Amino acid sequence: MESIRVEQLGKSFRMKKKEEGFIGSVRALVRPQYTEKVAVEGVTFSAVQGETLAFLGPNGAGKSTTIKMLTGILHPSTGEAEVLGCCPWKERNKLSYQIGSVFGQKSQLWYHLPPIDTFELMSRIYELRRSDYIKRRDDLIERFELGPYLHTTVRKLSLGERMRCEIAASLLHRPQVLFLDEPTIGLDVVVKQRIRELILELKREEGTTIFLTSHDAGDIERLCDRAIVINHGRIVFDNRVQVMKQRFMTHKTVRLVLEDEPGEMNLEGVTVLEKNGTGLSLSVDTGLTTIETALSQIMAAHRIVDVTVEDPPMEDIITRMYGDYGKGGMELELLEQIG
Ligand SMILES: Nc1ncnc2c1ncn2[C@@H]1O[C@H](COP(=O)(O)OP(=O)(O)OP(=O)(O)O)[C@@H](O)[C@H]1O
Repeated sequence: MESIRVEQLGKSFRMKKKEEGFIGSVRALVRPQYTEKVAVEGVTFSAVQGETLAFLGPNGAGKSTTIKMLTGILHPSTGEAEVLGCCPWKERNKLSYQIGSVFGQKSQLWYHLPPIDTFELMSRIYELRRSDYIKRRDDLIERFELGPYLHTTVRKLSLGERMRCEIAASLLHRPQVLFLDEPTIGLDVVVKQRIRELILELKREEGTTIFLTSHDAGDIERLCDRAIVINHGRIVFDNRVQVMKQRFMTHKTVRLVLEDEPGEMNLEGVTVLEKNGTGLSLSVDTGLTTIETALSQIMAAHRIVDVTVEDPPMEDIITRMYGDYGKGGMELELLEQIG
């Protein structure tokens, strides 16, 4: 069953042209001139219930504008969309009972109240049956381990604690579709990992459709089935994450601290990015070797004091996609569509 269907969706913003100087300002007041900014252009895709879709793209690509249209916050300039059978901008109220949203950069929790009060308010907004609400709330408190700070005002919570509360709050009414806009932004590795586990648990147990935007390659790799990449408002890639990984997420950065200073390093698939005393940054091409092989080859010659393995930033992956398909290639082929 399709839970999201989008056809030729577009959004242009009309902006007043600002002219320089006093006379320019007066002229702009009397006879304003406008320019048009195309944020999203002819976007078409659909998602089936239970799918986890990564919606990716560089800054300013049109991701948030698309999410705002799909959650009914913005009216499109062209095209159509249906989320759970509702037109988001015409049936926003009805839809809000069935979807949840988390904006990493914008809190939906009341800043000066403890999370428990926000939960209470949301239960009223969503008109939840008291017993259902209590059961669901307690389950989320346990899963998200919110107990210790449930009664602390939101402004005193760390980013990771707040984000766990944000996601729990968005799930109180058991939404069928969850929009997550940068849910792990600014979080440390451990908290990111915990949040990903919780999202995966939810997806497994409740079959929620997840529509996620992130600049973190780890989020996409670990959470999503499929990736749609948008640039300059247009879709340039739509395929399984596995395909995207094989073609474009082929490098990982390995940072090492060794016991002694390393000499020349000549390992297949390994490029030295930086060498600084006993510190070493390597780029490992996972198409040519595995992290495990590279590390065991290094361990054969050195003692490793510390090691971290990082994904390249999403921007690098997207740049690589453009590199492979040719610059200005906004019309990238849609690779084997998901059946
Ligand atoms: N209200 C607005 N008025 C004018 N232009 C806007 C408005 N909102 C967005 N835009 C423009 O539309 C384009 C797409 O913006 P959008 O916020 O959707 O990008 P994004 O992909 O979410 O970027 P980011 O990753 O930086 O959040 C940008 O060029 C932005 O400046």
